[in-house]
Amino acid sequence: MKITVVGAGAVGATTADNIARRELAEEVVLLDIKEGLSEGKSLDMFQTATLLGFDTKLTGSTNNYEKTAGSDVVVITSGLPRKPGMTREELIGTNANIVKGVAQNILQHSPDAILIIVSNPMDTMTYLTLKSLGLPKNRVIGMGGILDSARFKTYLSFALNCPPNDIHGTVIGGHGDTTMIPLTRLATRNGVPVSQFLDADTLKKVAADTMVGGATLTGLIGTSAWYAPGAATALLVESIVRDQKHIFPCCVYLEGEYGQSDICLGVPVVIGKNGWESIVDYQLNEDEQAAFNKSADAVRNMNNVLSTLELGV
Ligand SMILES: NC(=O)C1=CN([C@@H]2O[C@H](COP(=O)(O)OP(=O)(O)OC[C@H]3O[C@@H](n4cnc5c(N)ncnc54)[C@H](O)[C@@H]3O)[C@@H](O)[C@H]2O)C=CC1
Ligand SMILES: O=C([O-])CC(=O)C(=O)O
Repeated sequence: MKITVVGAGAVGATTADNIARRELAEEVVLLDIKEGLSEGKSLDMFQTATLLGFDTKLTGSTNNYEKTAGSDVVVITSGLPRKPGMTREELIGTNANIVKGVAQNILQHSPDAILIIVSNPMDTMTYLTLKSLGLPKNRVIGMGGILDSARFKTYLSFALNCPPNDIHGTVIGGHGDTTMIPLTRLATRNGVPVSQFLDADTLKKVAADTMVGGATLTGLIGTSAWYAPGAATALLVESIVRDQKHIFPCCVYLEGEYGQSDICLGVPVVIGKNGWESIVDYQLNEDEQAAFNKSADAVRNMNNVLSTLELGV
């Protein structure tokens, strides 16, 4: 198994690190346009192999896509992160060109790869990748919902004063401050609905904190987060390369599912060796479906911006 991570910045390097530590592949290639960055970070990470006990080979590449040839899975994290006060959507002008160019280069050398899109605004970058490359829909997956769900579970664990791993919870919809939908109705603490422990106001606050989870961290750190984004991306990679069939909320192309078409948006999907393999119907209630439709409207508006950027989409 060979995995490439494009973008050796905070998220890309953390993703590669997690993949190597868990030996999800024989080789991880880290590629960046900044001279020496990926070579340096790969070497640094590989020097932890004997300390941490893994054998995955790490290779750096300054924009040489030949080194990525034959990758089974490719993670795209290249592009600008936001600064405090910005939305993810403001990154579209710069990141759309980067993501499209990177994805084209990748496909030339790894025509059968499954692509995971992380760069923001992620829902629109996933749509752009799918539409501009014309790949089978199951091979293009946007990562956002796994991270948002991890944050949801973290905030629920704070409110419940219980271990986060006792909690199940899912966030669907867009990966944006106003487009995420934390599904509080379906969240449980060891199988018991969280509403049996928490009042409606507390649950509302948990959902609101989750939605701005990325913005909160950006405000604290000065740039956006990487530990949880890298861990979430590696978990997605693991379910593909080990064919685990986990159900994860991921951004995928909808053709009528959840009442939406011609859009990439976060829904629960089964993830295995073929990429996303099927969409799971959570049977949303009226309010949840209304929120999903609103989220889709906002993401569609962002997708429409692509046509003004002369990207051929
Ligand atoms: N979907 C999600 O859940 C998350 C998405 N993100 C997004 O991921 C992206 C990366 O974030 P960070 O790693 O924090 O940023 P960063 O600035 O640390 O790293 C980005 C890297 O991309 C590289 N790059 C730029 N253009 C490139 C090109 N054409 N080819 C190869 N490499 C190129 C840069 O040189 C830089 O090293 C941002 O767009 C951020 O908003 C971040 C966290 C979570
Ligand atoms: O907040 C950001 O801009 C980066 C991101 O997508 C996240 O951490 O959720």
